[in-house]
Amino acid sequence: MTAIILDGKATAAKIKDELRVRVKALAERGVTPGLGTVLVGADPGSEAYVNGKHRDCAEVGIASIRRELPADATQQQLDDVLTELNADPGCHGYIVQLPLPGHLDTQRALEMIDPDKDADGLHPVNLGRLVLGYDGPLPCTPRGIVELLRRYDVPLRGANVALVGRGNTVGRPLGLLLNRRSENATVTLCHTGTLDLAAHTRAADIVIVAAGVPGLLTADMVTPDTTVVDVGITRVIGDDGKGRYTGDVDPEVAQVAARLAPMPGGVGPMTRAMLLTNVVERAERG
Ligand SMILES: Nc1nc2c(c(=O)[nH]1)N[C@@H](CN(C=O)c1ccc(C(=O)N[C@@H](CCC(=O)O)C(=O)O)cc1)CN2
Repeated sequence: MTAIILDGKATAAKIKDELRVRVKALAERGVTPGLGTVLVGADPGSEAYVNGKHRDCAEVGIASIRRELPADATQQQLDDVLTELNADPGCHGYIVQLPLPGHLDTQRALEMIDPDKDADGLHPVNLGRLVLGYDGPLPCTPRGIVELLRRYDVPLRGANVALVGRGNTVGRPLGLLLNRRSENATVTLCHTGTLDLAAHTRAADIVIVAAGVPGLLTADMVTPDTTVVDVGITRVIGDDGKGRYTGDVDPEVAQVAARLAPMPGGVGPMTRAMLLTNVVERAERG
């Protein structure tokens, strides 16, 4: 058996079509949503991701606001850019591209973002809102995963989910999203201290792997009923000496599992689509 592919690229394209309609409706009210990005340094991966975000904006009619600082920028220079974007009425939401160079304080930068302009949903106030069940921008990757499962009619209500990874950007917030009343899944949050990971993944209806460990989930750890979501994205050097990105799910899993959101083409495009969604929603709220 070969798993049905949960196609994040095609789903993100549909979401962008829907956003285009909402952006047109905003234009009739004289509002153009604006997304800001802050990039520090010239890491080629980060530059490519930021370029992708601005291409996405152009596709749906969102205005792009780009701020770039050199790799040796001071914390004060970064603070000044964040202060400026917080005050800019044309900027409905913005992100600081991560990772920042090592000499800069990431936590401080994320906390300087106005929580109402936090397009990534990673500000402590917004993560706190998620814990308490209040409205606020949701973190893009967790939101994208729930949206992808929903659009493929993968049942969440009553489902047992094994979530592998307890990071602040994916694992922890995703666990909170999945066990909200509206989703009503039962989540087991697995991590490096979990004793028998395979026992948890084999017992689950849905396995979501966000551990950053290439090939962590192997074919013997799933059943023909399992839905698998690969959130891993790790840069590795291949036998040819060239760098490439790899996920946390071994390719053989696709021969056993019922459904698979692969890397590439699964969660990544959905993350980008949810960033646009957060900005449009913020502009709609006025
Ligand atoms: N402020 C943020 N920084 C970073 C985030 C983030 O969400 N907010 N996530 C990553 C980088 N990232 C977006 O910024 C991102 C990474 C990968 C993809 C993606 O679509 N990947 C492709 C595969 C990779 C490829 O072929 O290039 C896929 O999964 O199909 C989107 C966004 C770190 N920093």
